[in-house]
Amino acid sequence: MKKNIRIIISGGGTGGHIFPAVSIANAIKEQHPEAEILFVGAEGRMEMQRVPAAGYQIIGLPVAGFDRKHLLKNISVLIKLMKSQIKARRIIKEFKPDAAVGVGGYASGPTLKVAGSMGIPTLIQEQNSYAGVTNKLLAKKACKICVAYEGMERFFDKEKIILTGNPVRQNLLNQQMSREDAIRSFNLDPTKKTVLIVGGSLGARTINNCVLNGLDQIRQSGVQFIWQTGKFYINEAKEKVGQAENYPMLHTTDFITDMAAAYSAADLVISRAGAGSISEFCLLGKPVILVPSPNVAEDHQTKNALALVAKDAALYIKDAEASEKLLKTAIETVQQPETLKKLSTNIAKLAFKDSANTIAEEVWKLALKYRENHEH
Ligand SMILES: CC(=O)N[C@H]1[C@@H](OP(=O)(O)OP(=O)(O)OC[C@H]2O[C@@H](n3ccc(=O)[nH]c3=O)[C@H](O)[C@@H]2O)O[C@H](CO)[C@@H](O)[C@@H]1O
Repeated sequence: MKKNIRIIISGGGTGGHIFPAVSIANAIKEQHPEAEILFVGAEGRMEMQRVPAAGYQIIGLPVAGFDRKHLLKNISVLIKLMKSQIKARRIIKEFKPDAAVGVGGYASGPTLKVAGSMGIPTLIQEQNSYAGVTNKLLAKKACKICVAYEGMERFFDKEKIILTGNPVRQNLLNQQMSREDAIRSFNLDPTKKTVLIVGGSLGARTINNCVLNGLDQIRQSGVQFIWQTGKFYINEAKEKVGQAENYPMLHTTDFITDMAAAYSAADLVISRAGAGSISEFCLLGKPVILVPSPNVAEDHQTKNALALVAKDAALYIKDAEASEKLLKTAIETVQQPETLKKLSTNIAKLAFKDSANTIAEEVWKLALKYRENHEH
């Protein structure tokens, strides 16, 4: 009997890598329900929780990132990398994938390297306008490289590049809940203007400090807020905000599982400029104030943000100026319907539709070709 096609998807570390991976898996399953998919992540990282929650099996590698400040610590990182390669080889031998997909993040390094060396076709997906280190290393062996920005030939072989945009979780696009119901699901008032504050999948200190230092401003604004702090900042936030009754206009949480509801509720979003978040704002036409993180490789979030600002599709506040300007700008903007409409129309024009399906089709082509040439 012929065995089903099997695909490994590897990577993670942050939501920006995990959610595109889940969305590619969903698209493969939708197109080919018989496909078997296995995720390979990094032990202890966010994917070990989020991927099973999305309904997929995941195996963790003992991989860690290089410490650029304390070089001696990297000896243990190297040992972990070797162990991860051995484990990845075992996983691949047992699962026998027909193709492997890498979405960036620690685990995709050893997994795709081993897959490539065993002759299994690989596809990588680069979310940002600046290529990550892992993806640059994996690019040489990769068959296809799916990107979300133009000009990526400066990192990758032009022949391999496909401009697909970033895949977005399907449930965000098929959201049925009304704005009113969505706002009620956060225990807020549907008659009030609502601002969603997100700091990427892990939260953002600068944005959180703006909220903590602006609690009086928030109380007096007449506007309400859904605030995602990230898991590292939630205790401090809860302590300062106290009981929910103290600030009925502020819904505070460490992580929002139902982002579809959060986007439906929001008249305006305040956010870091991670590539995945930006793709969501484009697809949903969300007016947004971007505060790029200055702590990422090559300042790529500023580049992500400026690409939108150049098209009048987002407002932009520098991290260093956020404490002074952010809340004031948000409270003013959310009460200006014309500005919101203009931002929404302009950002929607930048959306890439169908990214996950396009990538899934490419993965499938690679897998079928491999299967034709190899009987398991
Ligand atoms: C600090 C850091 O290294 N950030 C990088 C990371 O961002 P990060 O992991 O923050 O990723 P993105 O902004 O790209 O995406 C965040 C994702 O998390 C989801 N979400 C967010 C908050 C929440 O409470 N619930 C939830 O589900 C969003 O809907 C989105 O799908 O990967 C991105 C994509 O490679 C990069 O562009 C970012 O620079």
